[in-house]
Parts: sequence; C-alpha cells; structure tokens
Amino acid sequence: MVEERLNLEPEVQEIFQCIDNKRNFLLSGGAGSGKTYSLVQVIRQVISENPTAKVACMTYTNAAVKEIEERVNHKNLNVSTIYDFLWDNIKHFQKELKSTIIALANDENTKISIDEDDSIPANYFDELEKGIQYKEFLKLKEGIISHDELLIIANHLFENYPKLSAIVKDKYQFIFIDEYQDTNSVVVEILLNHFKKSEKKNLIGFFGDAMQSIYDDGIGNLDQYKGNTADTVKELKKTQNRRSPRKIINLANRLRTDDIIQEPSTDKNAPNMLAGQVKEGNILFLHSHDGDISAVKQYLTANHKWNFDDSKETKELNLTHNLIADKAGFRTLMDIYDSDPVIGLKNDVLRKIKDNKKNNNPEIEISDNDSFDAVVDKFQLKNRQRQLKKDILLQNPINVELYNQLKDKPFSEVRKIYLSKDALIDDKKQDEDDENKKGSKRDNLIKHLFKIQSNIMLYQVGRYNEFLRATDYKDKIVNIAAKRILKDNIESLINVGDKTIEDVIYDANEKGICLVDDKLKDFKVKNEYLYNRVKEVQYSEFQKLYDYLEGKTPFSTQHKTKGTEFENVLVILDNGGWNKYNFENMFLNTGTESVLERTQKIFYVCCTRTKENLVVFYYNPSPQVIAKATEWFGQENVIPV
Ligand SMILES: Nc1ncnc2c1ncn2[C@@H]1O[C@H](COP(=O)(O)OP(=O)(O)OP(=O)(O)O)[C@@H](O)[C@H]1O
Repeated sequence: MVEERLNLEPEVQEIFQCIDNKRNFLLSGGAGSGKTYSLVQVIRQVISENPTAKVACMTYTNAAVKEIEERVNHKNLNVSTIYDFLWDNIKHFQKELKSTIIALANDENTKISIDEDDSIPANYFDELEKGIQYKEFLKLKEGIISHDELLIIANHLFENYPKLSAIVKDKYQFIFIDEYQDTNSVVVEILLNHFKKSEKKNLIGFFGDAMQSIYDDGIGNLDQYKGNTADTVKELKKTQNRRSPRKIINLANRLRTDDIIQEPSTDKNAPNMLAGQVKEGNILFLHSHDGDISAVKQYLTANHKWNFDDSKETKELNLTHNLIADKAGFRTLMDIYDSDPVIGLKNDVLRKIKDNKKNNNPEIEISDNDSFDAVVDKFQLKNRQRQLKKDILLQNPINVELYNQLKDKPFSEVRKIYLSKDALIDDKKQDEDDENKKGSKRDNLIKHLFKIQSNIMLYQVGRYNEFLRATDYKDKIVNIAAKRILKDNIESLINVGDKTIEDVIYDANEKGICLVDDKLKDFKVKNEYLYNRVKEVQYSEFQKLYDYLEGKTPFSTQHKTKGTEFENVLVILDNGGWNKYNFENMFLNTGTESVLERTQKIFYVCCTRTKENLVVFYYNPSPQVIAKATEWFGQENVIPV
C-alpha cells in the first residue's frame, strides 16, 4: 500500500482500495460524520499519487466549495457546480448541440420547445453569432438555454454521442460528487450509464447522505446503482460523528429512517470532544400558544446565555425566506418580487388561456391592439366567492396605482412581465470574472445594489485595498487630493438615512463610487414596472436584505443551512398549512408518505447542524406531539414558554 495512505481515515483507506480496483464508490454517512472532510482527504491523496491526473469535484453548498477550495488549491483540481461542469464539457460541440436542441424541440414528448408555428428546420440556429449559450434565463429562439434545458440536452448528447463520454473521461480521470443525494437523476444517468458507452476508464466517487436529500429534483439515493459486482457502485459507510455532542447524536439516530446509527468518534481531537470525552450538549423542546418567537429568544438569552447578535455561531432556522422577510426587515422587497397583485392577476389570465387550450374550451379572442385592461375585462375572472378578481384587486388604493401603470399597455407586452423571488434572494454568488459560469439568478438591478453595498461595506470595515479594487473610482486616484475626495464621497454615500434605492443609485453614480452601467440602463428599459416599484423602497431595507444574504443575520432557511454547523441552533417548526411539509405528522409518524419523508429529512438536517445547543420551537403542539417530544427530548427538556 502507498505509505501515506496509512495516515488516512479507515474509510478513506477503503476508498483507495476501490480506486485500486477501478470501482466507482459511494461514501455514505450521517450528518457530521466528516464526509466533506474525507472528500478533501481523497482529493489530496489522489493528486499526490497521480500528479498528472485531472480531478473534477462537483458540489452545491457555498460552505463546501469554500472548504474544498481553501484546503486543496491545485491546478489539476476543478471545483464547480454540476451545471457548470456539464456545460464546460458540451459547449464546444456546437454542431451536436444545435441538432440535439432542434430534434428535442420537434419531439412533442420532451419539455424543450421553441415557440414557432411550424416544425423547426435543421438550419434554424445556423446564423447565431455566439452559438448556443447557457445563461440564467431561457430564450431558446436565440439559442440560450438555462438550468432545466441544460440537463435534458446534456443527457441526450451523452446518450447519443459516445465520443463525448470518451473525451470527458480522458480529461478527468477522477470525478467526485459531493452531496450526491440532491443531484438530479439525469446527472447520475450520464455518469453511470452513458459513460459506459465509451471503453475509456475513469473513476467516479459519490459522497453524501440519503437522509439529507431535501430537494425534490434530487436522486435521493443510489440504491439502483449500488452492488457488489465490478460494474456497480460500492458503498462504504461512515458511522462516527465528529460534530455533535452526545444528546444531539442520540436524537438524530431516532430521526433517521435508515439503518445508519451514529456513534461519537473515537478521535480525541474531534470538534465534539472535550478532554477526551464526547460533549453532552443540550437539547430543548420549547412550545407556546401564541407563537411569539421573540419571547423564545428572550428566554434563551436570559436563561441560556444565547447571543443572537453572534450570527456566526447562533442561527434561527425558518422554513421559508418569506417567514424571515419580516424578521430580517426586507418585507417590501419580498412582496414586490413574490406577490405583486397585478402581475398575479396577469398570471391568472395566462393560466386561464392555457387551460382553455388544454380543455378545448372556446378560445377568447385577443387582438394585437388589446390593452391589458381590455383582456382582463374579456376574461372576467372570479375568485371562489364568485367575486370579480379585478374588483377585489382595485378595492385597495395602492393596487389601483399599480394597475393604472399597466392597464393601458398592450397585453402582448404585459404578459411578458415575469417576477420571481429568485431574482431577489438567490444567494449564489456571481463570479463577475468568469463569463462562462452561470452564476446567481439575481437580476441586474439587485446585482447593481449589491455592488454599491459591497463598496460601502468594504470601506466601513476598513478593507480599503478591496474597496479600491471594487469601486468604479479606482482609475482616478492619482494624488492625495483625489484620495480625499473619494473619502468624502464614500462617507456621504454611507449615510443613507431614509434615502430611496433610486436616490442611492444616483448618488453612487454621481460620486463615481459605482457607475450606472449598460446592464442597469437596459434593465430599467426592459423592466420598467419592476424598476419603478423597487426604486421607491428605502435603501436601508436593501441593506437588511444584503446582510441576510451575506449570512450576517441570525436567520437562515432550513434548506440553505445544509452543510453548515453552528454552536446554537434554534429550529422553528411552523405548521402553517404547507402542502409539502407537516411537522405534526412527523412527530406522530403519520400522513402522506412523501410529505412525511420530506419533513423527516428537513428536520434531520436542521437538528444535526448543532455543535453545542439545539432548541426546537413548536407553536401550539397537540398533546400527542408533546408526548412524542417528551420521548425524544426527555421530560425535563420539554418546556412551555
Ligand atoms: N478526520 C477528521 N479530523 C478532524 N476533524 C474532522 C475530521 N472529519 C471531520 N472533522 C470535522 O467534523 C465536523 C463535521 O465534518 P463534515 O462537515 O465534513 O461532516 P459531513 O459529514 O460533511 O456533515 P453534513 O452531512 O452535515 O454536511 C467538521 O467540523 C469537520 O471539520
């Protein structure tokens, strides 16, 4: 055996046995078992043993990307998201890409469709200047594909052109996938089935935990690929836990629904050990009849010395961004992007048009000259109480103002207005330097505001060199006088008081700190309605959103917390009529199988983030829920607030 391997964890040594035998493998382990840690060890050792081999590593969470990039920085390692990996490997095959898209668009059984009356001719994309592109939005007519199409197209390409698999296998002798459970099944199909169409050899390793598959489009588990023969995936299991104290590990073991039972690690230096002993930790189940979470936080601050200002070590986990918007102070912006009433009515009309088509109902004629208002009147949409939706909408004076902005515009224009909260709260960072990488779904207005705020923040915290690199002012600092002007300018920008977003955009532009660029100008023209709404909001509200997305508040959604760990974790269980989650049913182990499973998994993910203290808050639990909580948390730990 290679000598250095003897210093590695036993499971990592087993992985190298698989590698020696050219077997694809899966490292499974509960939360905190150190899978990410093992992944890093594997990458390092692979690079050390194969100095000329290229290694691809795909992962999801920012935390994991950061951890991997920080710990293994090597020219032969390529860390990326799965989407970027696929795109990087197919983008040069433009001829195949074009014919694949056209074939898929002409096939009625696929989701790829180009909005044309006739079937798509083979030369449809021949004139594209930039060829097929991959961006955060979809415009198939112009050859732009997005997320969902990328998967379908890549799957088709790898299935039909074995040379593609050969090229990727030649390029990367090792491909590792972190958090495999949330990988789309198409990706696994490409890697494990289509790759076989080429004789070339490479090795694929998966890392993850089936109990932490929390996205519906993920594969969930690799059960159909696991096995003991050479062409299957060999599963190796980690059972030790290095993150959490004993009480958390015991609770987590109860929550798991598979056969993995964790035990504290035997490693005396593990983070969950103190003087050679595993820490005990604390678990509490708090409940109240009024659902007042500030009372819960006061209780924890007063009785357990929690500090909610310490956003690095103390987190309150809520199910959705919407539940956080009020607490973190960005409600107006959230409402603009997520629940605009006029765009809601427009979407209802579009849905009705689609339904009519599907059900072969008589179509309502819409002419090119029809205004939005005329179309709304033609449809006469009603709510469940048989009241006209338009009338209900116009009862509110604010809505009247919004409606008036759009009512006389052509329907053909209004129908294209698309608002999504992803454009506001997507927390994937945009790497401005890398044009090929599809980054954040944030729109160009929000990206511009982020740029302004980053400038302000860098200056405020004294990171002057980074500030000078980031600000648009950088070219003009030729002497001390110029420096002084810059200082005055940024300082006057920092005092945003009750200025609106538009005031600050103009200020930052005038003072040369962050110039209004073409992207923003273009955004204003193309998204006039949205821009007009956002520009009126106070800039200080955007600052609160910025802090939230940068992890500087105590709040996180339950999904985004995957892969992270904190000293103190407060999990808010809200039974607010979700159709996909039901916490009562989870405690009672009843209800629809898929909802139960989804809820069990998200709860498992939340509880296992804890390095020290876990508190679960449940609003108005039934006696049965209390009984179960007593069994899980212990009588003394179930406390009314
Ligand atoms: N061999 C090791 N030696 C020292 N510390 C380790 C080791 N393995 C893991 N750790 C530490 O234990 C903690 C949990 O590890 P890690 O985050 O890799 O777990 P994970 O299995 O990826 O968890 P999750 O499934 O929750 O993402 C981390 O703080 C990590 O740094």
